[in-house]
Order: sequence, then structure tokens, then C-alpha cells
Amino acid sequence: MNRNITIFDTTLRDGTQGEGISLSADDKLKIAQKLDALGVHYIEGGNPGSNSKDIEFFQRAKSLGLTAKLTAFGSTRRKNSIAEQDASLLRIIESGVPAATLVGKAWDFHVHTALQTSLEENLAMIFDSFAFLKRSGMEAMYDAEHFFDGYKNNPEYALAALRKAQEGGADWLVLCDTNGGTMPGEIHEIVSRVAQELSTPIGIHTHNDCELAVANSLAAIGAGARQVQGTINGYGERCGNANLCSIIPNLQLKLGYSCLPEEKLRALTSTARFVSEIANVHMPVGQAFVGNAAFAHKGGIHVSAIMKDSKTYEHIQPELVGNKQRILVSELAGQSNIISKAVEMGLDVNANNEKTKAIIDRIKELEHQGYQFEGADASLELLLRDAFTESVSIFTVESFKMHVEKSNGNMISEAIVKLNVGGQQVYTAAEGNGPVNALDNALRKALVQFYPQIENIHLSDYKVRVLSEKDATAAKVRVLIESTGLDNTWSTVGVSSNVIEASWEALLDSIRYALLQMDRVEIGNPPATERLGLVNH
Ligand SMILES: CC(=O)SCCNC(=O)CCNC(=O)[C@H](O)C(C)(C)COP(=O)(O)OP(=O)(O)OC[C@H]1O[C@@H](n2cnc3c(N)ncnc32)[C@H](O)[C@@H]1OP(=O)(O)O
Ligand SMILES: CC(=O)C(=O)O
Repeated sequence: MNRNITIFDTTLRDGTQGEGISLSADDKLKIAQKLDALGVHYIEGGNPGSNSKDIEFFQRAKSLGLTAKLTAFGSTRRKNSIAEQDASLLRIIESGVPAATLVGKAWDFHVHTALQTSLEENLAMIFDSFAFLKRSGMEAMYDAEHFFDGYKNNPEYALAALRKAQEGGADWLVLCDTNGGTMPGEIHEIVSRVAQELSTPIGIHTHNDCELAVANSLAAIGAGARQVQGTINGYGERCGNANLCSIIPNLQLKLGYSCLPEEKLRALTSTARFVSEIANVHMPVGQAFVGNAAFAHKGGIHVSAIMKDSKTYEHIQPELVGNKQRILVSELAGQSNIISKAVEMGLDVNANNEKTKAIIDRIKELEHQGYQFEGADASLELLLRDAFTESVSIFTVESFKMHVEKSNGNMISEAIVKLNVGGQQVYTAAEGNGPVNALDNALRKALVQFYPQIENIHLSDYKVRVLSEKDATAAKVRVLIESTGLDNTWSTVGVSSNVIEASWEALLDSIRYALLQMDRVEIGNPPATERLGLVNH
């Protein structure tokens, strides 16, 4: 039996039908290149009959030299018209791509209600449109819209629609679960019947309205479909399309089908993250296979076993899909979490070390106070280095002052910091577009003469969360700061009942971590406020 599966990516077409997703022509070109590098077989670039951005995309994509086949999307000709004059079909041919996908009705209810035409006219629309594209020398796929709903309502008509596309010369019959309401058992049964009735290869296109798009795609492949359509991260209309980032590894690593060359499968995680960045859609950390937490271990019992053999809590090796194992440190940690993290940092730590037990207790206590270290790797590293290495204090903070004023309608924030850097007292003031920005500017200004690379670091994210009584011992705020520079990104945390103090704490950790990265000096080791170098404030 042929176990090669054709991967058809529609991130650039159906993916952009997802709420909140809008891609420029430049974005689309970048994503197309990434998809090509991943090794997908077809890239549906858009709908040239819909808008000029998609026309521009197809025009510019010609020079990309893609290995994947670019595909343009459109619908069957309009009712009571002729294919040769249909604007949507003409735009597809003009786009110059080798392949086209035409959506056409397969549900009698839709023909009557949405198209408001006769069942015969819809069949003629399908036949004429494919015959025209084939005469124009294109490869052509039939996206049989609402095929499963149509089949359940009127199987003979749904099959007749497929036969018309086949007679017109369609190269693939792609069965669509457009409303996403079909169950995996039904998909298997219906695809099996289609595979018996028609000779043209079958594809599957599912939507995720019942959270079953991946399961339904796998069911269709099991019943004989050989092309699977989907999007990166499952973006798409309403609840989304079938997620190729789950379908591909499930087919290839679990079910023994061949979708992508093994080495290309390793690009899956970076592709998913790249597309999420360009689409500006946050990726769920727990996204299967490619999420940041897909192989992250938090519970002490899990980590203890993972260190003996990662198969104990991992269903595949994360590297197969380009992801990696992560060990999280939190109040649920045991000594295995701490040891594994410390070893990752190159620290010499063993299980029976008194310091290990002390630092676990300290982390649990800090988490109880509202700190959260799994999202603040750099603060955690400082804590562990403080605990396990000889330390040298780089600077101490003698005081800081904030001044916020509204003058002539303008808000002004000014910060003054007094530091002691290697015995030398430094006193600086700086303004900022808010108190935290002013503090950050004043701190850098004080340190830049000693550590010029600090100029290259900036705050890339700032989050404040109010902790309720149930999260901590008293109402407080937790500030998480993400900093970028030195070819790296790191996160730090601060907690206080005062948002300025919590921000200051996270800022100091960020700067101390940066200095550590610069490999100039070791970071200081004081506990609590001293840990932050805050002598007085
Ligand atoms: C299941 C899917 O995801 S299908 C793809 C859905 N994606 C999109 O719709 C995004 C791109 N769409 C567009 O830019 C526009 O809708 C266009 C350019 C295609 C059409 O725009 P308009 O001509 O203004 O029509 P409008 O969007 O209001 O309505 C769709 C028309 O297409 C007709 N139509 C729908 N499906 C088909 C089909 N398979 N074959 C032929 N005609 C169809 C409808 O009957 C309706 O015609 P009517 O105006 O005579 O009632
Ligand atoms: C064609 C398509 O996107 C659908 O039927 O869902």
C-alpha cells in the first residue's frame, strides 16, 4: 500500500480566514519560504480573485524558486455564466501558478440556499470550471465543500459532484468537513465509500469546530485519503483548520506514513514558531509537539524519572520535531529539578548537597510569596548561582528615588539612582516614558561607563499581575520583565506590594544577569533584598 502522504498547506489562504490573522504580501512571501524549507508539497498562497495583495504575492513568489508547488484558490464559475469569462478562474490562470484549488458545492442544501440555483447547474459549474483549468494546462484540485454534511443528507448528489469534477479532469478530490461537525467514525466510513466509488486520488480538509480536525484527518488517511490539507498551528476560519504541526508528526512518527524527509521534520518547531511570530499570534505553550511546554517537566516525580530515562514521561524524542526537553523549577520541584537545572548551567551540584535542599526550600518559600520562576529563567539562574558559586558583588544600590509629575498636560517620570560600583559612588538621573522606563534608563546610565555593552540591551516585554490572597500570603503584584540583547532573551521576576519596587527588583535581576552573560564578573550572593543589591531604599 502507498504510504506517501501529500502535504498541502493552506496557512496563507484558509489560515488567514482566522479571526485576528492578517498577513501582508511580504509576510506571505516569508512564510512561503519557510514552508518550502519544511518540505510541504503544496503551498496555497491565496485567492487572486479576492484581492490585489494576493495577486501581488503570486507575482512576487515567482522569483522565490520554491520547490513546493504554489497553488491559487478560487471557486467554481458563477451560476448561469461561462467558465472562460469567469473573473475568479481568469485571475487564477493569470497568476501563473502550476496548480489551482477550486471550492465547489457538494451539499444539495447549500446549492439551493447559498447559491440559489438548481442541482444540475451546480454540477455544470463544477464540470465547466475544471475542464477550463485543465485546458489551460493547470493541475486542478476540487475542494468539495461540505462534502460530509452533503453526503449525510444526499449521498448520491455528493458523489455526483465528485464525479463531475473527475470528468472535468480534477487531479485530486478533496473532501471538506467545512463546518467541522463530523465525527471521526463517520469520516472513516464516508472516505472508505468514496475510495471505492472513484478513481481520482482523495484528499481531506477538516475544520476544528469539535476539536477533532486532527483526529478526522488521521481517520481519512486511514480510510484511503492520500493528501492532507491544513495550516501551521491550526489557524483558520472560526475554530481553525486541521493543525499540520500535529498531523504530520502523528502520521509520520506514530502511524508509519511518510510526509516529510526525516531531517525536515526537525524544522517543524521552528516553522510553527516563525509563523506565530509573523502572524503575531501567541502560541499556546502546551501546543502538542511544537509548544514550549510540549516537553517541559515540572513535577518532581516526573523530573526524577526523566533523569533516569526520558521515555518515562516523553512520548517521542523532542528533537525529532525540533523541540527540546525543558525542566521547570517551581514549588512542585524536587531536588531532581534543581540538579538538572544547575547542571544545565554548568554548576557542580550533587543530590546530597545540603545547599540543594536549602535552595529548594528557598524557591518554595519565594513561590509561596508570589514569585514564579518557571517564567523567569534568569532570576532562577541568579538564585542558583548565588547558592552554588563563590560570589563577588558587582554593584550595590544605595538608594533610588522616583518623581512623577504632570506639567502642561505632559506626564514626566524621572528616576534618580545612587549606586556603589566597586567602591565608587555613582549618582545618576534619567527621564522615561513611565516610572519603570525612567528607572531602567537611570540604572543603565549609571552602569554604562563600566559596562558599555549595557547599551545593547533593551526591555522587550513587561507584564504585571496582581496576586490575590489565594496566590500569595498577601495582596501583591508580580512583575515579569523580558530583556533582549547579547544574542539572547531572558526573563526576570520581582514581587512586592508596590509595583515600582517589584519592577525595580526584576530590573536589577535583568541587569545582573546581563552582566553575568558578559562574562565579566560573578554575580553577588545576598539573600532577599540583599540578593538584589538593595542595601537601603
Ligand atoms: C469554505 C471556504 O472557506 S470558501 C472560501 C471562503 N473565502 C472567502 O470568501 C475569502 C475571499 N472572498 C472574497 O474576496 C469575496 O467573497 C469574493 C471576491 C470571492 C466574492 O465577492 P462578491 O462577488 O462580493 O460576493 P459575496 O462574497 O458577497 O458572495 C459570494 C458569492 O459567491 C457565490 N458562490 C459561493 N460559492 C460559490 C461557488 N462554489 N461557486 C460559484 N459561486 C459561489 C455566492 O452564491 C455569492 O453569489 P451571489 O452574490 O450571487 O449571492
Ligand atoms: C474549501 C474550504 O476551505 C472548506 O470547505 O473548508
